[in-house]
Amino acid sequence: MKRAPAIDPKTHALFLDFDGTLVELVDDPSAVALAADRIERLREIKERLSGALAIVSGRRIADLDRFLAPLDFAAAGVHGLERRRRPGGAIESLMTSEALDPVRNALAPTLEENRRLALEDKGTALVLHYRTAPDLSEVAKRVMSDAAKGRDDLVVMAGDNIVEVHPSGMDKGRALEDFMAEPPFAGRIPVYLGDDTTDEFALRKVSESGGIAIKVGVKESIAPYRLADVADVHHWLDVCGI
Ligand SMILES: O=P(O)(O)OC[C@H]1O[C@H](O[C@H]2O[C@H](CO)[C@@H](O)[C@H](O)[C@H]2O)[C@H](O)[C@@H](O)[C@@H]1O
Repeated sequence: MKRAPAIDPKTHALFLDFDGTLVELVDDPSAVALAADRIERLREIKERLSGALAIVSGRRIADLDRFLAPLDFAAAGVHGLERRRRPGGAIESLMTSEALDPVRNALAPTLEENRRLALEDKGTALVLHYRTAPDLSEVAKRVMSDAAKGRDDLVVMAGDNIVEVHPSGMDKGRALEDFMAEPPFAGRIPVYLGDDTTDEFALRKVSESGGIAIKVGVKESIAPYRLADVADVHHWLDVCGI
């Protein structure tokens, strides 16, 4: 596995996952934070790339905006179910939240019985968190899979100490392809950094298209390049050539 190389502000586009890549993983999803100088560095990188910087996350774009304020950036939220095509653009949502009402109802009794499982309702996606209750991981996975049974329009995905359900048809790889079809990304070479299983969709697309796929952490990956952890990502952002 090779260390992430330097990149070129004139020819590359940069795609960054959020949790586990830009910010450390913590027990409470609302408690993540990025220092002001790091946000300023992202702004500088975005300017040098003529806007070709996007955050590609399982989070809602509104949440990313809160954590990264005052940065103005292109983004894919909820694995691409939300998208802001360019900095300053409108947020487009591919789905409404009502499709998940039967799943919300089906999860309710298990949440009542297991108070250590936490539900994150992202509107177009539902997440069960078990980071602080690892003994309930199988309960979380089973109840989510049962709640979505028979629903071909939904997909259940595992993440880092979470299990998530959302409408099918979108993932981070497709979100990346959509970005690469339009300015300011089109014609550039994609560079993607991500730590989780859900990032593998994008890391694969980037590798296949001749871009630079960089895995953060030690988990198995198809990416040929590595950075050790969140601190290493920020060090690389400082020395990446931009
Ligand atoms: O695609 P990402 O930007 O990596 O977002 C993936 C999920 O991130 C959040 O959950 C993860 O971070 C939490 C805070 O550190 C942590 O408690 C949890 O265990 C992690 O899985 C977020 O809450 C999810 O909605 C995102 O899908």
